[in-house]
Amino acid sequence: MDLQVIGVAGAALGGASHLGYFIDGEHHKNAPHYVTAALTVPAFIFLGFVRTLGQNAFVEAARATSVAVISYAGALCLSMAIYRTFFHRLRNFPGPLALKVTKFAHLYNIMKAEHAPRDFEFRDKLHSEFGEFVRIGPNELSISAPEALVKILGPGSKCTKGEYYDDIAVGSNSLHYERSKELHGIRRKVWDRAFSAKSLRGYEGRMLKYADQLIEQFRSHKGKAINAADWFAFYSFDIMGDMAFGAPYDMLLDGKPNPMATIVQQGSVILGPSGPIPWILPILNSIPGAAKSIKYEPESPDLFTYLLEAEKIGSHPIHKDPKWLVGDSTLVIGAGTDTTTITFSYLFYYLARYPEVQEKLFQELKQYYHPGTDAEFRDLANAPYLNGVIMEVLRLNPPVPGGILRKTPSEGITVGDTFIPGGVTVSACLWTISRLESCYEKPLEFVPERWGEKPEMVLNKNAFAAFSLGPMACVGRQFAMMELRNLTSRIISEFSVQFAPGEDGSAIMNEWHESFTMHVESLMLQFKRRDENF
Ligand code: HEM
Repeated sequence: MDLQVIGVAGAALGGASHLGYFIDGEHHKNAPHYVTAALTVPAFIFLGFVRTLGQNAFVEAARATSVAVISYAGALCLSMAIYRTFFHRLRNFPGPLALKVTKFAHLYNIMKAEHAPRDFEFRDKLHSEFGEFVRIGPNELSISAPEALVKILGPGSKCTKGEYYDDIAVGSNSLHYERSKELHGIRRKVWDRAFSAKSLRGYEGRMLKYADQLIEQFRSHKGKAINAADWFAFYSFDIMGDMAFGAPYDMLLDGKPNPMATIVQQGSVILGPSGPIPWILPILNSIPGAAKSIKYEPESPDLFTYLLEAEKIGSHPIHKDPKWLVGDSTLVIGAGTDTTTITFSYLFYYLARYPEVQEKLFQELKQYYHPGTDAEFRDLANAPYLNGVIMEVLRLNPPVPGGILRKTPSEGITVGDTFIPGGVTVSACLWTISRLESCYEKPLEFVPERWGEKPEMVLNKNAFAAFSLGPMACVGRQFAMMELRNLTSRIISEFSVQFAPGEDGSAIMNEWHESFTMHVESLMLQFKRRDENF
């Protein structure tokens, strides 16, 4: 058997499959098939050679198979590398060569980071080396020009969600994962109703209940060191569990994590036993009398109430699809827990680090915080320094710090003077933009006043996008702001906060990792009652 001929044929096939098939379009959904093919096809080729060469020619068949496979794979990779480097529509954008050729180089760079993997930190470095537009993948750009935020995410943007959203969806549906603008818009109306001004008022009782439980725990610890990051996580999970499923996880009462909550957050088990078999819901619904038994009537409306209402009266099929019901209920846990936990953790880190900020906030709250009154939440919405502190935390430590991945429309987009062709994955690196001197005076300093009495310190208002922008921006923004304002006021009015002995905040600043949102490990604080001496 002529191995040279086999080699040439394999290489020709490799080049042809790149140029004829892999060169363009979305292939991420087929990845498992490609892996299966890579594992099985060589076996079939081997058997084919054995058949051709005879039963005793195993060694020769193995050699021929190796030549065929290696020449195919080699030519495929070579063709990709040459095309991506010299001919791709992004060839003129700067960036490290390895990243232009393969995303594995991007992954390798993040994984080898000194601390835990942080994509935005890597990108931040790339922007300081290569400028505002950096090619960070064969078909991907990271952008640090502030105007990219509005262009990519803002109202009227023609960009759509990137392939990434299919990958994280792993077979489920939800508002967050939906890439079709039309379907997203239809479902978003239900969510908008669930977070309207009227609905938000209905959630105040829930927030107060869990704030009470957290305060009670702080009191019982009598000023001893506690891991505040854990307690803020318990608070966030209990509220979101209540919002999604009408029942808290009781983490605040138990003082420990609830394993179910972690699983639900990771999206594995949803809506109790119906999670793995969501098709059971319509079957139950169709059995006379069974629908009554799964009637859902919480004391006050929660997100599930609005989702079920849409299922009952909504005309579009997605409202009836149990996969959406399951996905959206889980989404509220995923979207509303890490984000608020992180923000509370950083907020109290800054208050402990800057006692003068804490004191100024304490003084302001005397004027704006009226617990137990009807206007409790409304008054806090108008407290300038409190809002400034929250904004500044979100500016310096946005919970989603890297890029929100979008795909450019077929006609491309122009950011500043730079044209970006269609079908390219783009993201604006919020971490870098939030620290630009062109956007903020003294960008690395924590200055809450820039959002109130010193507006001249914000040089570009469009640079703030912690909740993202446009029609796919955070639907829970107002809910999150209510939580942040109310619980912070509640704590600061009763307690003074300081670092526990041995804590200097370096863990929260250095030892966290990013997985879409950021995760903080530990923040040891002491909450001491202002009216007592312990
Ligand atoms: C400080 C707190 C929060 C921050 C900084 C934040 C930030 C964000 C960001 C940046 C996005 C856009 C993600 C993307 O496009 O991929 C987003 C989406 C979303 N957030 Fe939040 N979030 C916060 C709290 C919450 C809370 C408390 C809830 C629920 C009560 C929530 C529910 C959602 C949902 C459902 C989406 C998807 C919206 C859509 O695709 O239309 N978030 N959030």
